[in-house]
Amino acid sequence: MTTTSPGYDALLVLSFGGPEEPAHVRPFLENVTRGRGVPPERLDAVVEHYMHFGGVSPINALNRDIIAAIETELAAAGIELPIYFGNRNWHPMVEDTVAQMASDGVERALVFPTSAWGGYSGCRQYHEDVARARDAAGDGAPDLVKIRQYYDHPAMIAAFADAISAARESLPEEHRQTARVVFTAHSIPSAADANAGPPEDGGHLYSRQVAEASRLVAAASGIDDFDLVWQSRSGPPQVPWLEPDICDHLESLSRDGVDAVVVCPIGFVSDHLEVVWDLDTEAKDKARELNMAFARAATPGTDARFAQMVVELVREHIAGADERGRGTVPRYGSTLNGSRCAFRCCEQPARPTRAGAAT
Ligand SMILES: CC1=C(CCC(=O)O)c2cc3nc(cc4[nH]c(cc5[nH]c(cc1n2)c(C)c5CCC(=O)O)c(CCC(=O)O)c4C)C(CCC(=O)O)=C3C
Ligand SMILES: [Fe+2]
Repeated sequence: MTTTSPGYDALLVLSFGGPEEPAHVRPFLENVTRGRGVPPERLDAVVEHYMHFGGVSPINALNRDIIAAIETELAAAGIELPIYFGNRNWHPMVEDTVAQMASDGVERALVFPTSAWGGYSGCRQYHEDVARARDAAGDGAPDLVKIRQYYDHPAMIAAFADAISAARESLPEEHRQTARVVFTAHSIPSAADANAGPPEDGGHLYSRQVAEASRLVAAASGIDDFDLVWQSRSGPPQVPWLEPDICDHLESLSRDGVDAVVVCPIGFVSDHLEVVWDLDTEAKDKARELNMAFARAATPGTDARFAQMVVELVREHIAGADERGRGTVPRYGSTLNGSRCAFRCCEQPARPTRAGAAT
């Protein structure tokens, strides 16, 4: 599956995108949710979340920091590879970036996606972005080889484990030993999770990779008891998504007598809006209401090991370096020009309309 031929002349960092001023919030959200059956009430609520931060998502700035760190690590490794930045949902749009790459004479580039995961939202949709951007660029579009899923990369696992220790240290002394570790990732519709990955693997690739990453981080932190929960659910209420939700889970932990938590956002590479709002605001408020001590572990994007991981992933392609990772769940995601990982990989289930009928 992995392409090992050398001869790449650029690296494209491909991400989700986010608004950088209040006037961008609505149009950004319309891009994200086009054709996805997200109810208008949910969109109005999400607009408010962005407005709490002045209409600015931290995600683009964080990605620019990640790019600067990758540039440093590439230089240290003696690899000459200019970096381009493009997004699915907001400027710089990947279509514009790939057109720029073509006019700069880039013929073949690697693509680093800011999602570590398999599944439609975490993998296949990034393949679709690659294909759409190449189509838009027309003749002369570069060949684009996407980097694989990296959910279990030891550098990222180590960064998360250290972040849990640091978060634990930030708690009042009496809670440091006993705080319950709770991993959290973005919820997705249960039907999308059932279809995640190649069908012959039995599906559920996303939730299996998230569970495996949590297990690896817990093992690296010397923890044998932890929970995995989900956050930021969207879509119509009658559609099942992965559960439990983090705030419901804090309530049930409280009923069981837990009075301190360390929350680790295992599903996210950086502190974008779903971390700073759904965790640092909503979940933290819930914990306060329950009289529970709360600490949130840092995301790995700003850790130097994250950029070192990207260089290792690049070296898999330009130098035939071995894949590192101790996860037992398979990794896919490296294909040419947006082709799928496998036949019928991550098929999208029919989306319910707001009237409740499937389309
Ligand atoms: C698995 C997954 C990841 C992790 C993988 C990856 O990183 O790619 C992720 C990341 C992100 N999700 C983000 C933002 C949003 N996600 C939404 C909606 C949705 N996410 C979904 C899944 C995921 N999302 C799904 C199944 C939907 C329902 C609509 C649909 O079927 O597509 C909506 C619409 C409003 C709402 O309903 O919340 C917004 C605004 C941001 C940027 C935050 C910022 O601006 O800082 C980031 C990094
Ligand atoms: Fe999302």
